[in-house]
Amino acid sequence: MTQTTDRNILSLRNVSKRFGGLSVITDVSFDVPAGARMALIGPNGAGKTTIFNLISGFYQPNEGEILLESRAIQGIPSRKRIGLGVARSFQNIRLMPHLSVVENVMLGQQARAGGILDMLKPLSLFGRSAWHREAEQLLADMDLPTYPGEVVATLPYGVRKKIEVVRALAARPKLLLLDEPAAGLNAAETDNLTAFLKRISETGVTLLVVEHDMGLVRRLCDDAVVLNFGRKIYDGPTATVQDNPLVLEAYLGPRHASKDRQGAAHVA
Ligand SMILES: Nc1ncnc2c1ncn2[C@@H]1O[C@H](COP(=O)(O)OP(=O)(O)OP(=O)(O)O)[C@@H](O)[C@H]1O
Repeated sequence: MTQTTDRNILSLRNVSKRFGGLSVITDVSFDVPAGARMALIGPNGAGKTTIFNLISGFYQPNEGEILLESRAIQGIPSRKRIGLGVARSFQNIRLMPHLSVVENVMLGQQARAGGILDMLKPLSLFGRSAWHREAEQLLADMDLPTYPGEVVATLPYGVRKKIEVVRALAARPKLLLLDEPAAGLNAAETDNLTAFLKRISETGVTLLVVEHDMGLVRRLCDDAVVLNFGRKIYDGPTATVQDNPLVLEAYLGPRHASKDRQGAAHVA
């Protein structure tokens, strides 16, 4: 069994989750070292989003522990976990389409502010709150123009995906959970997003990424945890994940896994 150390920002210990009689996650343990870029992958329905929901507090585990920097957090409500340093972007963009880019990023600051009114209080002579200026700065740091006055709904999909990540960053997370960040992006947009996520990682934020695009996973993540039917079947370097027989079997089925090495490309 893997050991929890201070160097792990997140550890799952023997976590299980059931919905009624259905076991969706069974006895899953893994560690995410601080500063890592780790992938959480597996076929459809393997339990990846459920693990994200358990880490971010939308679901409570039936068994096991979730440790953030060695502290058990499984009883802590979701909104408080943001304050502890866990932020998340979603599979489907959840920006407010009729608000501006800056306003959307400011929504991500809420967990740190006293409330929405506190954030709207103008603190400078120019009538902009410190929160507003910070959101603009964060966008500038991430090379995203602020498009003054332009609402999010009018922007290209690839830009909106990035804005959603920046909104999660506005909570100043230590750990950022990214659920299929490349879904719906073309190859050029995916490359651009990969570079963008590397830059975020270089600022010290730990990334845990659910992603079906194995090109992105290989370029971004050093290590991967693989789930199948709610159980962990692999925990190791991304470079060797597609050589693992259990992973091949999970993606290709038992007959193909043994004889069809070509099939490894489908894991990709
Ligand atoms: N609230 C729920 N109630 C009942 N079953 C659920 C619930 N949430 C998830 N499940 C089931 O748990 C299993 C795992 O779902 P989950 O969404 O975590 O998989 P996933 O690996 O993220 O899949 P995908 O790659 O398709 O997004 C699925 O069989 C799903 O139907």
